[in-house]
Amino acid sequence: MDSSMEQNILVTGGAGFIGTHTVVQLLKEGFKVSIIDNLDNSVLEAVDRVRELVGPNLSKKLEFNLGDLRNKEDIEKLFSKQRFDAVIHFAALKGVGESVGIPRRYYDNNLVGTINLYETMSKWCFHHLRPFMENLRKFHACVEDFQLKALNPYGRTKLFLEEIARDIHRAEPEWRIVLLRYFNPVGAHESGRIGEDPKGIPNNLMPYIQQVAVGRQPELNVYGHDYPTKDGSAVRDYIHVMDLADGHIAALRKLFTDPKIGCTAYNLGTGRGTSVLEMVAAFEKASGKKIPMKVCPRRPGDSTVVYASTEKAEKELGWKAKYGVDEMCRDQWNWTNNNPWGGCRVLDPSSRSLSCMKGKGVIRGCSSRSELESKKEEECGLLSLPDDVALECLSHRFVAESRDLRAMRYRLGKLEPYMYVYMHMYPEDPCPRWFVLHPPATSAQTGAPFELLASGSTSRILLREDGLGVYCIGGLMNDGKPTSEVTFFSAIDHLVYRATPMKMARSGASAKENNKTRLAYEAKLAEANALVASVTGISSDVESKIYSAESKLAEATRKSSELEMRLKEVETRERVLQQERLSFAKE
Ligand SMILES: O=c1ccn([C@@H]2O[C@H](COP(=O)(O)OP(=O)(O)O[C@H]3O[C@H](CO)[C@H](O)[C@H](O)[C@H]3O)[C@@H](O)[C@H]2O)c(=O)[nH]1
Repeated sequence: MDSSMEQNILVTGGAGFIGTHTVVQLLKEGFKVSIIDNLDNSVLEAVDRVRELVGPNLSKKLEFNLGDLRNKEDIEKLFSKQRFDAVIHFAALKGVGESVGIPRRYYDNNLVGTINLYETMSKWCFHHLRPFMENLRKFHACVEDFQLKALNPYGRTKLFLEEIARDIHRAEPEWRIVLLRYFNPVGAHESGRIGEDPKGIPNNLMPYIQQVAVGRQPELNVYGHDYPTKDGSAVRDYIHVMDLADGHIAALRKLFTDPKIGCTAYNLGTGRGTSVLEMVAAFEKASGKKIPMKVCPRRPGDSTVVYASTEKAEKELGWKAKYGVDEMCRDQWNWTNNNPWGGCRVLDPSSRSLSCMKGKGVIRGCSSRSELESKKEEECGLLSLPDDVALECLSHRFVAESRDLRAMRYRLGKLEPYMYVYMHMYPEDPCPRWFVLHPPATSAQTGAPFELLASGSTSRILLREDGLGVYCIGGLMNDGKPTSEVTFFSAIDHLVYRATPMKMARSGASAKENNKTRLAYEAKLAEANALVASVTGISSDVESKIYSAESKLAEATRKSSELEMRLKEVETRERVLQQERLSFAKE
């Protein structure tokens, strides 16, 4: 039996692009894997797809934990539950351009998270076994012992992390640390089931190209045409993500088998440079799609040419990249073509849930945008989102970005099968207000910054539907101010859908006086509740009772699992102490 059968690996950021591909390979190699991920730039669906790819037996060895490394408790919880033989640390932000604009976010996420991880490992891991592998994206450096230099805050976080790793190793030589320096990971799993799909507008070249190919972005901005290179565009060393995943397995084996590894860096690249324009041409060839381009000035923080020296990894890890640019583009296209909206569930507008809502007028107010335009202000009440807009939102036509939403998702701490709705109001109210259309008991627990549509138990609209989950659509009154836009947050796939600014949701928004607005709203609310009852067969009275019972049950379950968790913690600590005592005795 392979010794890796017994080895348990913690993978931080395991739901992300490189994380998922590495987890697939780890499981196939017989390792047990525990993921911790805050889903900041990933979706849970990707983990389900990893399970699907490795099959039911290997899936049993995979565990997912929602957590954020900046939150020490989240890591402590994991380490107190089980023993890890090694940690692969992927969880980090990686946008060069974004890091120039918001450096604090990068320092907080990449540095604080990693320091917390080291601290927890120090506390829980045995002194003789602390293998740790960190992914460090490239710096300008091409050979491992080049002098390191970072050109942007993102690069600097990685540079600091290397220094921290070396300092820790100097102080506590029992650590075994491999620092993997990736070049530009692209491509996807050959099945086309997992791949890269960043939330919001992509920062990196290949995700951007893939979105242009499927019509999610109109054209590619090519940053820089005056670099001293063969065609004026910047040159990078692109590496297939499956090669990269295999590089991790090779490095992990090295960690386990070489007690003298200390703290060592390896480049994971192909050693070949490809320009932006060459990459676009290769993708066009693989996909048969024309990628419209616009030449733009250089992007701040970018370097001209970066490619790897791969000798050290080849010699010491016995690893070498197998794939070239053509295979990278082939697999990237296969993934995108099969998943134009990434690894998340795409709702079919003709699905039962939606047509049910539409047919019954639950998404209502107006049946089209033009009807909305022609209506008198007072006539549009609650739920005045036009059907076509709502359906567009629901079928992923509008994807937007909101860090607040991510924060909210994380604070909720669990994956709620609900859809939340909020509206921005302008110009007086710069902070978006949250209108959580959700069972009141649960909403109340989440606390600020969530607000219910209005106070009182009837102030929500809830639809129960088939296997897709539960969807809520709603409008609001906003004291006579115009509403600029509507955003949906789907807790099902963790994406945000935004309807473009429009004259809509006049649900009270444009009524002249507050009182009049309130009355109009209340009347519409009663009407909406009746509609919901007619669709779901559940009246709001019965609903309230169900939710109150459900929330009591949820609270009881939460308390009982807390107690269980504490018990397990105590048991694990006892076991650890016992083992340490034994190893002391042996020494
Ligand atoms: O829309 C885009 C995006 C990128 N580029 C150009 O394409 C090249 C590659 O840019 P990426 O953003 O894809 O990658 P970087 O070389 O900036 O590398 C960054 O992204 C990589 C992901 O592929 C790794 O995370 C790496 O560590 C990190 O520095 C650069 O010349 C960039 O200016 C464009 O022309 N248009």
